[in-house]
Amino acid sequence: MSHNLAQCQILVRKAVAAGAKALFLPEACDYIASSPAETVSLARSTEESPFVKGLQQEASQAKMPINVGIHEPATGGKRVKNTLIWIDEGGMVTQRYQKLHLFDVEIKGGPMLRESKSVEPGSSILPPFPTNLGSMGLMICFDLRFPALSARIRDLGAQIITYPSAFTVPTGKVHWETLLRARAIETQSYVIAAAQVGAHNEKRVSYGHSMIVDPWGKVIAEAGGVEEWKGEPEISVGEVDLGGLEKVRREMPLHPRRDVVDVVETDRESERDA
Ligand SMILES: O=C(O)CNC(=O)[C@H](CS)NC(=O)CCC(=O)C(=O)O
Repeated sequence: MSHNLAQCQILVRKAVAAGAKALFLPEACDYIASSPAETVSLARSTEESPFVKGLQQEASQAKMPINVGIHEPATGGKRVKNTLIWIDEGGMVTQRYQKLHLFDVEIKGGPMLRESKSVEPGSSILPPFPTNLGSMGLMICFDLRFPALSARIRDLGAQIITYPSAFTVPTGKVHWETLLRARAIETQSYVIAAAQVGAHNEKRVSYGHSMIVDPWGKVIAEAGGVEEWKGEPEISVGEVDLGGLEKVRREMPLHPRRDVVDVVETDRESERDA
């Protein structure tokens, strides 16, 4: 955890040097363990986490909000919460979102992961909240695959949606950019997705390619991927232009129909009878 804090502190330095207004760090920045038991044993509450405390100090010194994915103990002590916290420019933890969708997959020759063994899923969307960049909606990693969620958070007023991640390499190669751009295009929002990159342990490697996508679906910033990663933490910088966002929303209004009947059973029956 102290190594991970040091890596994040390098990113804070780079963000400050770049004149960034906020810093978005990936999912699970405090640690990625090699077993469910280790995941649970390393979890600390934010009050007792040297990792979180360190970043709170950085945020208040730099007067720059930091968004970071961490683990927190779940009640009962048998599992953790995969959470995303917002540390404001005063160093206070002001928002917290608990990952709703857990990554339980068994792909032959690909990732075999059972996140639910060690993680307790959240049960609610965090309503978007105002920040110095705009109205912020927090989501995490695998949540990216559920467009109903991003549609809902957009509906609740989000202008920016975050997907801090630790994507696997095989799924990242084919799905990552497409999913991020789709969520940005559908919601006409900025998508900010900070991603872990490189090897965590002998079992896990992450895809990388942190991205910022604008509300038109253009990738406006991208960091390196696992292919070229040399071990140096990297930031990528992009500008949030809310005027541009409003223009996209005004020029192509997307009003979901709310009056549509889901399935008309009677029609099906009449088809069958015909
Ligand atoms: O394990 C931890 O401590 C932190 N959590 C993660 O890295 C999570 C669960 S294993 N990773 C993902 O959700 C990847 C999703 C993905 O790769 C996809 O949707 O294709």
